[in-house]
Amino acid sequence: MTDPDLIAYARGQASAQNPAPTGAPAPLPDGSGIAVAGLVKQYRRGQQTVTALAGVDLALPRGAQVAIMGPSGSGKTTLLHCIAGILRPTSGSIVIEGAQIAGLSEKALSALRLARFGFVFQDGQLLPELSAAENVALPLMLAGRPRAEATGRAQQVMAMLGIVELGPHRPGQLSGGQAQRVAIARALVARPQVVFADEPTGALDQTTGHEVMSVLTGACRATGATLLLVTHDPGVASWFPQVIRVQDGRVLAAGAPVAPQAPAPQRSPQMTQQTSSPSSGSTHPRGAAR
Ligand SMILES: Nc1ncnc2c1ncn2[C@@H]1O[C@H](COP(=O)(O)OP(=O)(O)OP(=O)(O)O)[C@@H](O)[C@H]1O
Repeated sequence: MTDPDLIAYARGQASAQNPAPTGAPAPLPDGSGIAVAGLVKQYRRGQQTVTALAGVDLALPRGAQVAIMGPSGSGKTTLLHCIAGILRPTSGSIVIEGAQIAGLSEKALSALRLARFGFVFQDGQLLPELSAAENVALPLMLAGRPRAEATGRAQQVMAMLGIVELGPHRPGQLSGGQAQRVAIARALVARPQVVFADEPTGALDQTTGHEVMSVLTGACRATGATLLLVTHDPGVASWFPQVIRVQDGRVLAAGAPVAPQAPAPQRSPQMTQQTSSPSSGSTHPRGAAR
């Protein structure tokens, strides 16, 4: 596959595709962090209008690590995709690190996603024709960076995550957990301000999912990237100091730490006390390996 083919293929892959007070900490006064106001997203389904987001307000400081939870169909993925610029909101404002996302052209959104956001999905979505190292380098190559710089940076991130030896392998030769580590490296390669993850451990067994969460949260903490993650799994949410609960397109509660007395496994993780070695990942907030 030639570079232009690769880029066209990757772009095709990428495009295939009231507000209650939240109590969340406000973004910093300099405009850093994420600020969402009055976010509404409606879909057309035949003659019907489906309101997936009915007015969401959120304020998250830079470097926050937040899990988005809620029942099936409540609007979690729609919220994540709107903030990530994958979906266009019907109305409302989304400001990320000072940039208003909502009104940008497709071209500008695409450039923003490549340069400032990282993505980790349930199945990794690695390109099967490319090696693991080429997959990691891809966002930088799509952004027009020289090949040597892209591959050098890919090596650097893979070394940070302890997966250099996976570099020559194709995705089909990797285990699910290895593939997700490669996907995490790809998400981090462009030094993103925000990493978006949608059920990144959904296809993994519990032990592997634990390892992947350790790597993901540790690496984002080490690089200072804000991490927004959608999950149904309370065990995954227990890695996060903040949980946003979505129901019927509204945020019920956001930004506040999960109450320490809440039943396991959603107890308050003391993230500030964790180690954050990105290669070994971070230790689980509740200590014991699970
Ligand atoms: N492309 C679409 N066209 C029409 N309706 C949609 C579309 N995508 C989502 N919806 C609807 O919007 C609502 C929210 O969907 P969304 O996928 O955001 O929920 P979710 O909480 O992520 O669900 P799940 O946990 O099952 O993935 C649902 O009613 C869903 O049916």
